[in-house]
Amino acid sequence: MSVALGITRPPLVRSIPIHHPEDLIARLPQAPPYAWVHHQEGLVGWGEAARVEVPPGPGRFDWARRWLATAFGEAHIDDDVHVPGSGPVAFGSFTFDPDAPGSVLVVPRVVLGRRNGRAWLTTVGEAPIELMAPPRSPGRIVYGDGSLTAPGWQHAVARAVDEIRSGRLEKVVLARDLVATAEHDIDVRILLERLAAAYPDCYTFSCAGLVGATPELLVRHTGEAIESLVLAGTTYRGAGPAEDKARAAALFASAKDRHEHACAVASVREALTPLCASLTVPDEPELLVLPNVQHLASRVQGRLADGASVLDVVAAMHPTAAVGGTPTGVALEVIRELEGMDRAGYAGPVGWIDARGDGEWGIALRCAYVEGRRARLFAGCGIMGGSDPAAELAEAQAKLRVMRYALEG
Ligand SMILES: C=C(O[C@H]1C=CC=C(C(=O)O)[C@@H]1O)C(=O)O
Repeated sequence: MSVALGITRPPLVRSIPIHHPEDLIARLPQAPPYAWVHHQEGLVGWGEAARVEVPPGPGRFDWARRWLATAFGEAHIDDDVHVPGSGPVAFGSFTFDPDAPGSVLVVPRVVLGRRNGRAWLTTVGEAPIELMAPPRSPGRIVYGDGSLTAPGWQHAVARAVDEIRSGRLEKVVLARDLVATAEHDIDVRILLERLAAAYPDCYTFSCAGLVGATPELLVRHTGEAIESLVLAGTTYRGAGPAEDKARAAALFASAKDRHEHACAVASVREALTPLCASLTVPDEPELLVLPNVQHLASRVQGRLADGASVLDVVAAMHPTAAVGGTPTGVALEVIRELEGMDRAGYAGPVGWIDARGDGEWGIALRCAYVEGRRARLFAGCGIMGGSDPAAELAEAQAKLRVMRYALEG
């Protein structure tokens, strides 16, 4: 299940301070990349010291925690840096649906990190020699429907609206996929470069073929402090500042969007309350302005009551109503009935964890699975009783623009 290639046992993990790498992503060699980058800081990694497929099922986060305890516990750690993300780290991506296969944890052989202006290099065993060939553009991109056509997806949205109006549930998030085929093999590094440059406020990530730039921080865990940025409720960017402002005002005034946002915040509050000694949830959302859309956003902060790791917090939170719905169990049934696709890692937790239990995990949004010349793009929308299928389709298209830009430049 777990492989460790060319590493002597027990592995020696060494973290040393280094001069600033100007740009973390530009330092990635030609190897499947691991990345978590926000405003030029974060972690990038390559090579695989250990990798495991997490078995599906309700106990998957516990299983992952035990695997990590063994993987980190057997290492000799020589860490001269002592910050969250130094020492051994694992990158991970969990599927949205607990019963779907495809969740994975990877301990890269090399990690470059940068936090608050300090930079470091972590190696597991001897660092492999890697090719530094620059990435090349994937060339022309052709798009095709994924599991549902655009009219088919609008029909699914209309059925979800009926279910909500019938009282079966309050909110459900429905997603669709789009398939892109490129002229040449897609080098993930070029997508990461474009995403990090165009969406610096988002978390640019890459883990086991899942690549994207998500604005939604599921949880950042630093010692006892945790933080989450809850997003739900969306409008477009205007043609200029005046239109931007008008659209934002309409978003704040929209009962449908406020209700959609409140469901997401309530789900996070409910998940975090049992874990926290203190928790601050704002009464009113703020506005998050991105290059393609604007969101209602709530920054939730807390202090953990006892030594829960970031993965314990992820386990308690997933799936929030920003990607599932309210109530969660019924929303998951409706998603399975109406979407007609496997979300795989889309809308699942993606991020990293270190040996202290610190880490940062996002909800994998504005992302795609990339393999060879093919990419499968995803986007979803919160559906409420007042949703208009055509407007939801337009919102999903706006969200898809992130990965279309990453592919097309
Ligand atoms: C499900 C997605 O976005 C979520 C996050 C922010 C706003 C959302 C919305 O307004 O529908 C969604 O809840 C997606 O981007 O695929």
